[in-house]
Amino acid sequence: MLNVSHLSVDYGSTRVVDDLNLALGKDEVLMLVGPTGCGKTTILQALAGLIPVSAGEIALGGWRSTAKQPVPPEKRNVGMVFQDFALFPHLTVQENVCFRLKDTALADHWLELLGLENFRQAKPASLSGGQKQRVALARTIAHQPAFILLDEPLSNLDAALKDSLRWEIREALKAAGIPAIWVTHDQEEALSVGDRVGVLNGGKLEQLDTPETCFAEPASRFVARFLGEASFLPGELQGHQVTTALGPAPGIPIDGASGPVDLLLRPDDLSLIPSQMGNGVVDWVRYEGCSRLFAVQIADGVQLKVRTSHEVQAEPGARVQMAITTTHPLAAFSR
Ligand SMILES: Nc1ncnc2c1ncn2[C@@H]1O[C@H](COP(=O)(O)OP(=O)(O)OP(=O)(O)O)[C@@H](O)[C@H]1O
Repeated sequence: MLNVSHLSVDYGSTRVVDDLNLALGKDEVLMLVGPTGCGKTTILQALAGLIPVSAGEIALGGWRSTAKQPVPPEKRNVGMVFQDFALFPHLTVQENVCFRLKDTALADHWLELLGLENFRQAKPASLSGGQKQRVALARTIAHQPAFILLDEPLSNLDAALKDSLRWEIREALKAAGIPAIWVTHDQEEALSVGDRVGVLNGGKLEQLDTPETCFAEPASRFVARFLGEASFLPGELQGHQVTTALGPAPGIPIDGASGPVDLLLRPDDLSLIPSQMGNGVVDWVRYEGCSRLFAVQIADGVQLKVRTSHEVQAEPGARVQMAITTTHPLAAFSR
């Protein structure tokens, strides 16, 4: 199991990764997300041994790497998958996957499993982006690394391909039984593909938990906002019940919150019905195809975002009736 404890990385006098702690499960897919510049790539480079660390340790099976006694990349048995595929352009698909491979039967296995059977003799230039990334993945997995680091493997691909390839990658990692840390910009990808999600902010891990917990019980308002549309409704928390302008709702106190709180509402926690006697006024509306996203002002200038079926219609300025419809407890943050 890969164990990272108290890992810090500095560039000059700037701390870019600050006291990172994590343990990667046996065949776990851990997604790392965070805003640009928060240190995601730096963490992968440090784990791979490509940059020096300032403090802490990284350990796996037989090796333990520290700032004073670093273990070189070639001794870490790490596989890497990059956004630009990093294939040898002069080699065929088969030669790319078999490069420095002792057991080519494994290459055959992964070429077949990732649907590359018919492209064995093709050069990378003749492949689509998705095929190139499959080749890169087949090559990495066929070398049987102890763990795999993926740095935004889908960011050079179009939206439709991203959606299917993310599942193929996850399934291949699971079939190989190799744990992975996967950096992405895409919150939806992190939530849907990860066994756990780590949310970084300014070099610090703000939360590391299951996708469900990170989304429904975020450790901070930053995590709440980063993982999706988030509205905050003032209320009063007593026990596990919050009294709000939209009536009572079940609440979960975050970080010991009690008394005056802001309740986290996701767009699907609310309903909206056009009504001249309604308790809110539409600020704006965005058509999304299957759905519409409304921003609605309720009492005291609070704005809430609610997603409805595309069939619901209300123009900016129209009155609407808003209600909390969720039955699961909502995260309550101290005000
Ligand atoms: N070689 C370097 N020298 C100095 N500073 C660097 C270097 N590489 C990265 N940084 C800085 O370290 C911080 C973290 O960078 P990093 O590339 O890890 O962020 P990231 O989360 O991967 O960003 P992005 O999502 O934009 O790829 C940034 O402020 C960046 O400017």
